[in-house]
Amino acid sequence: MNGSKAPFAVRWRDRRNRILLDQRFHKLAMKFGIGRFFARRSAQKLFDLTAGFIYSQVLAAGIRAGLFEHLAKGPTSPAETARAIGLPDDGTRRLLAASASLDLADKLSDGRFMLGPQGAALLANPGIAAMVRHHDAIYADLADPLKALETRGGGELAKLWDYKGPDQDRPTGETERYTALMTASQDLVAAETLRVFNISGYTRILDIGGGSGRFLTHVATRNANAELHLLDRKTVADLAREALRSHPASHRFTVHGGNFLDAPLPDGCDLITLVRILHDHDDDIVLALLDRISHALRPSRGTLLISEPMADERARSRIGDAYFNIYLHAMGTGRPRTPSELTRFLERTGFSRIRHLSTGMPIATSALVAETR
Ligand SMILES: CC(C)=CCC/C(C)=C/CC/C(C)=C/C=C/C(C)=C/C=C/C=C(C)/C=C/C=C(C)/C=C/C=C(C)/C=C/CC(C)(C)O
Ligand SMILES: C[S@@+](CC[C@H](N)C(=O)[O-])C[C@H]1O[C@@H](n2cnc3c(N)ncnc32)[C@H](O)[C@@H]1O
Repeated sequence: MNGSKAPFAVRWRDRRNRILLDQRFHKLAMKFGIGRFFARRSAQKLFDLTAGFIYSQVLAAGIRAGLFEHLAKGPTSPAETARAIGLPDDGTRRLLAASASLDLADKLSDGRFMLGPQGAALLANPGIAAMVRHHDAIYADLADPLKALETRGGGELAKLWDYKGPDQDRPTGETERYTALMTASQDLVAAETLRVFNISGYTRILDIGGGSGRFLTHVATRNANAELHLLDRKTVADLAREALRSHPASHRFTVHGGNFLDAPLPDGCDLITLVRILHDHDDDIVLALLDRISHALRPSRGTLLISEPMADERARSRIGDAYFNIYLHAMGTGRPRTPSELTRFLERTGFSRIRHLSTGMPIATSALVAETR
């Protein structure tokens, strides 16, 4: 590298890497307390990347066996646990020790185990267990990671998200499965979105790709008067009608079935929401959809709210740049976008006053708001 011409940001990284690559530096660092501290930290981080797939499977095993619900009842011995979760003694002891090392369980001094802090967070957010269970599909797709990067879609995950199926309106087990998964994981997304975006003043709201309507039920509790419309594929719209029928505000919901690229959008809406929608689609579809929304909102000078996990401008978001980037590749459609990419798409389709609302939980979602001119 031509060090003198490179910008400072490149020069210092180059210098850092040369030091870190030098075995003599490693030996020197281990001679001092502070050096050992940083070396240990760096080794632990690299080890977590190396062993992460085993951690994930420990979590998956605990969820499938019902381990965390059992631990939540109070201190329990490995033998009691083995009986409760139906695994052999040895397997149970290993699962308990592994879970304790990952803070999913706590080991007491008398050898018994209790629920750990991460186990408690897991039980408090039931959507996470649903996500972990469905990881079977992507786990299979990533068994050969290079093959997964060479091909786009075509594996197990693409079968679940059958957006491109030959007959969009045919009921399939997959639409039911993915809608249940989205319903189970919606609460954290809705809580963060509606914490940073004040939805109370709108009168006619349309949630495009609204799934079973879970997001709109959260909207209903924060906005007592608005008419609430949902548009999704016909098969999903049927599931939404069923789910919303018994809701206390059922008279305020209207469900529309159809493809968001050609179905009529209800007119007169002052707010349209896209929750976990755009990242599922390639650029041509995103632009076509934003263009339709922009036209639909223009007469009432309406607002568009986009809520989904996003990529980071410097590729530092593990949920956007690692998880969803690879996930959506395996799924065969879409990609996570940065707020500035989405902003450019919004400007091209006639939106202005675009604002990025920072949520406290980017792993759940990020949000962008835009207005029609
Ligand atoms: C009590 C003492 C001693 C101290 C207290 C200290 C303190 C204040 C602690 C805080 C406790 C607390 C409130 C913890 C909260 C923890 C939370 C909220 C954890 C949340 C974790 C969320 C996770 C792990 C989310 C994972 C999400 C995933 C994997 C999402 C996957 C989504 C997919 C696959 C979506 C697919 C849709 C598609 C196709 C992309 O469109
Ligand atoms: C990832 S899910 C998100 C569901 C919901 N908004 C949520 O966050 O829980 C995407 C939704 O978009 C719907 N969808 C995908 N392509 C669509 C299309 N062309 N027309 C209408 N809906 C579509 C799917 O059926 C699904 O319900």
